[in-house]
Amino acid sequence: MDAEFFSVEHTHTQLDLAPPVEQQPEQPEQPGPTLPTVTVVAEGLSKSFRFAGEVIQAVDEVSFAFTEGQFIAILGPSGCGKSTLLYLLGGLDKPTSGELLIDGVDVKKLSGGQEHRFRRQKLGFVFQSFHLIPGLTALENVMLPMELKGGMTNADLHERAHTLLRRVGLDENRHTHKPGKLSGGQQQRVAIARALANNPRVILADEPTGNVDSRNGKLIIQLLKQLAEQGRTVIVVTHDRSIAEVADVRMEMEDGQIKTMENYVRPINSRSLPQKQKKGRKR
Ligand SMILES: Nc1ncnc2c1ncn2[C@@H]1O[C@H](COP(=O)(O)OP(=O)(O)OP(=O)(O)O)[C@@H](O)[C@H]1O
Repeated sequence: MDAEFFSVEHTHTQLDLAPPVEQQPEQPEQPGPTLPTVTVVAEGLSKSFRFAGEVIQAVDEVSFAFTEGQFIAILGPSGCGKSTLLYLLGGLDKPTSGELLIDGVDVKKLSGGQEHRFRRQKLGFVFQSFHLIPGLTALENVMLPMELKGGMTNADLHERAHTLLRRVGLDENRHTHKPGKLSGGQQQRVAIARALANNPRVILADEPTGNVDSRNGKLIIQLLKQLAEQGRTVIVVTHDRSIAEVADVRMEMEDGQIKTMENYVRPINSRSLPQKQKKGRKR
């Protein structure tokens, strides 16, 4: 693992820097501790589907704010709206109403092309069924988001993709294998490396341990936890209790709404977004 993964800022202690007491100048007021940056804010976020003449309220006015360094597990029974919520956060689906800020930016205000670029840069997605491109090698799958973003030489793309694959623990001799020649656990590690390609602030994962054995599941949970500890916001939809156990915040959903938010405190530096007045709701 390299410095970017485990970077620790060096700070001088009082002992390092303090001059002898008699010469000590008047101390300027010390700034307070820096608050973690708020990365994801949802306000009254909702999504409904029309299906067979009925309106299904899949996500119903959910609000929260998460910061860098947080690992959030979204839990709840099948059909309660977990995946729909994750897709709204990731821009894979559009909300019916409500507001969403990613890294301080109101994504609704971006044009189509800007939004694509923004999300490619800020978000990394990990899916239960990996969604790797079968015709590309592990290395090429990881290179792809960087190629789409542009601005890197071919040699740099190769080097970074190799580095990311090493970080997620994929053996060097597997880097040139196509997904069909890799186990589920190996494919999920490639998918995590790909999600990290553009160094996103937020990782969104939908049942990331759903298609891997328990040993690989543990490795993947460790990896995601580490990514949060290194400053990313990691939001995971899961039925896996072992993910819930290591999460900082456990959000339990029911019928599209947040039922409980265990261990959640709204960050004091989170900007509240104005919510549009609603004209009455159907459920
Ligand atoms: N494209 C769609 N069209 C119609 N209804 C949908 C669509 N997508 C989701 N739904 C409905 O929205 C509700 C929430 O679905 P969602 O997939 O978000 O639940 P979930 O909690 O992720 O479930 P699971 O744990 O089984 O994956 C369900 O009633 C589902 O049938």
